[in-house]
Amino acid sequence: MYDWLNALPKAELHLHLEGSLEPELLFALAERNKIALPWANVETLRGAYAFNNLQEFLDLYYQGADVLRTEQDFYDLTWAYLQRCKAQNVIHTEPFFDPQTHTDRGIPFEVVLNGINQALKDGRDQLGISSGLILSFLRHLSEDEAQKTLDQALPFRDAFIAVGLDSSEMGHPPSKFQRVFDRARSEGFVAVAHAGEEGPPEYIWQALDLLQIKRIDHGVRAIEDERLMQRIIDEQIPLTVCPLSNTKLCVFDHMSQHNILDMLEKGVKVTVNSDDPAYFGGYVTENFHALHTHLGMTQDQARRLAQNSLDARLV
Ligand SMILES: Nc1ncnc2[nH]cnc12
Ligand SMILES: [Zn+2]
Repeated sequence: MYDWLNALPKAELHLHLEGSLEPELLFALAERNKIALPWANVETLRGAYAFNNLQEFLDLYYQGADVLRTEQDFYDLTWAYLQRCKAQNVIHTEPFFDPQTHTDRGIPFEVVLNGINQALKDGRDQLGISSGLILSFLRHLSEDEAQKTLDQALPFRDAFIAVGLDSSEMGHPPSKFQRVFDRARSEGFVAVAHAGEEGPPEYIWQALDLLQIKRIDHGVRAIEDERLMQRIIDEQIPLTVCPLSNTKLCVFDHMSQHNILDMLEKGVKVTVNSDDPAYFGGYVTENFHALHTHLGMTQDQARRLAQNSLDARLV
């Protein structure tokens, strides 16, 4: 089944480039940039990938991203991810990047963007993988800081297909970012947002009504609200679900409890994605495979999930 799932043509719509930083590359970049790491080796670092919630993961994820310094680093990160796409027949990807994670450390916005963009271009030319980059605001920071990030992005507007919202969800509702999303949309950006990963259905309502998002990232807690479920089904709003992420971050205690196939059968446009594959134990195929192993996902269901990912592309 793994090989069959791997060969299925699919799109990935929820992937943080910084979350695709494998420990081996992290150590190589630390050496190249002469950065001392608090972990003895790759195995020790991998051993630290045990999380009780989103915040515990984010603390390590931001620490790991510190090794990314130069345009070449961002190129290498993105190129390594695209090679994984090629190996798993991901024919289209819409990755996120978090500019504030880097600009707050003094890395110029253009350094980050140029490295990523060159790799995405080479991915199109050399690997035949189409892509569209999503600029994601960090929700644990202020709306003013998001506005400044949007200012920095506007001179490069053709480099992005959308804006998103990620990082610590609880206590940082979508309403906090209504004005910056209004401005981004008026500048022609499509909007997406993480909502209903750890946060309540109310955050999904806000993301839809206040931020006017076209796709919900995660959204698994929508199932707690019948009226919300009906809206998502009626309007066929895609959900970018990340099964291994949800179990690694204890949104579900075990994969056998995941609700993605229930949602699929109820008519929700759910898709399968890897979120932060270096930290959560696998790329898209491993996510599909876990659904087969623990939930009995059939080939027909896998085909529908893959088709949903192709249908839910923004570009
Ligand atoms: N799963 C996730 N949720 C929120 N922010 C993130 N940033 C990277 N991965 C994330
Ligand atoms: Zn995510």
